[in-house]
Order: sequence, then C-alpha cells, then structure tokens
Amino acid sequence: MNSKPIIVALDYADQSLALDMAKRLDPQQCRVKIGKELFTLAGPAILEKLHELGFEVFLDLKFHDIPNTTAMAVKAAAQQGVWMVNVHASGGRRMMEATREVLETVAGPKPLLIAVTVLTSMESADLREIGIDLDPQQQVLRLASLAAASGMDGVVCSAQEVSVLRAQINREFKLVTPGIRPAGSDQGDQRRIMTPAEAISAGSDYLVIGRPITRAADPISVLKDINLSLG
Ligand SMILES: O=c1ccn([C@@H]2O[C@H](COP(=O)(O)O)[C@@H](O)[C@H]2O)c(=O)[nH]1
Repeated sequence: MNSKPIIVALDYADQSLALDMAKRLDPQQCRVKIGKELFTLAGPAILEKLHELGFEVFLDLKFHDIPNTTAMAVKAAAQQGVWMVNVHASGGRRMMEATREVLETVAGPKPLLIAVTVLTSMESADLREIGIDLDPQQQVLRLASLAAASGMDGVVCSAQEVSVLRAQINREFKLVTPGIRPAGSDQGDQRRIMTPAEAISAGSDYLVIGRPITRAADPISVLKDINLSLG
C-alpha cells in the first residue's frame, strides 16, 4: 500500500466550504479531488489555493471529446500543476494516445494520466440501456486493457474489479477506486461499492472518498479511523 492512499473528494457548491474542509485536512494524511461542480464554480483558482495549502490535487473532470480537444484540455490541466487528471476510456484509443502525446510537450512534472472505465454508479441494467451487453466487470476489463495499450498510467474502476484487474495488468498500473463506503455508511447513488480496508486488500492504489468523510459530523475523525483501518 502506498503511504497516502486516500483522496478526499471536495464536492461542494461553494469554494469557501471546500477550502474550510481543506484547511482542516492534513496534506500528509490525504490528497484531495476537485470535480465538475467545484471547478465549474471556482475555476483554476481553486487549484492554486489547494496547492498553496500543500495538497496534491486530482482534477477529476473526466474529459471525453475528440482527440485534439481532449489532449488540449489535459495539457491545460498539466500546466496548472495537478497531480492526477483523467479522461473517459470510452473516448477510444486515438483520444487517449493524443492525451499521452501532448504531455510530452509539457515542461516540468507530469500528472498521472488516468482513464475512467465504468462509473461506480452504474450496474448491468445501466450498461444495457446504453447498448452495452456486458456486465460491469467485463466492460471494465475491456476498457482497462485498451487504456493500458493507449499509454494511460492507470484507470478509475470500482474496487470490486480490482482483484481481477491486478491478475491481468502490471503492478505499476494505478487502480483508482471511488465507490468506497465504510461499513454502515449511506450508499447514496453508488452501486459498485466496497469498504476501505477491503479495497486496499484487493489491491486498490487510491481510494476516492467524498460524502462519507465530507458529510460526517466529524470528518477528521472519520478520515483518521479509515486510515487506521488500512493497517
Ligand atoms: O466512477 C466514478 C468516477 C468518479 N467518481 C467520483 O468520486 C467521488 C465519490 O464521491 P462519494 O461521495 O464518495 O460517492 C465523486 O466526486 C464522484 O464524482 C465516482 O464516484 N465514480
């Protein structure tokens, strides 16, 4: 297990709430993630503020567009100094390869480039409705193998697929898993879930956790307990 596997999802409708939470968190204990809601509200300034607080930031905008547009968006993210950025694997090989190639033109440290496979909120019935007659695990395996062949550093998947992926893909390939729910916490809109300790023992590299921490009465003690549960 890496020394800092938790990524706290700062999903807030107000940047001051996100920054208040960030100031309570310790950058030695976790990384943070900015998603569509907060980035749309606050823009790149929020990244700068989190960097000033000492955090490594996962910019979770899940880019999905034609190759040139996606590559330029990834380049812009890299220029903001983010630690991790992602695209949708379903954008295809040429799109992912374009994002890998564009990072070669960026000076300085490069972000981890990660592809989203099947959203953790989706189950078989959701896939069927969009014309995919595979179960989530089969579709995750298919997209993860395409992502690896297209030069990605890893994938977003659910922890439920991690042990199967670990058996097939090299150890350096990062497995980033949202849909993490400590025992007894509300599942909400997530469908393919696992507890933090189960996800780590299955082989997840990074656990993305939002509401179970940020909506808790005492977020810092929840984060501490989760870190302790990982051993
Ligand atoms: O497949 C995916 C990809 C991204 N996410 C993001 O992770 C967090 C999870 O938040 P919780 O509150 O712990 O459910 C959220 O920001 C999602 O946008 C995901 O859940 N699943």
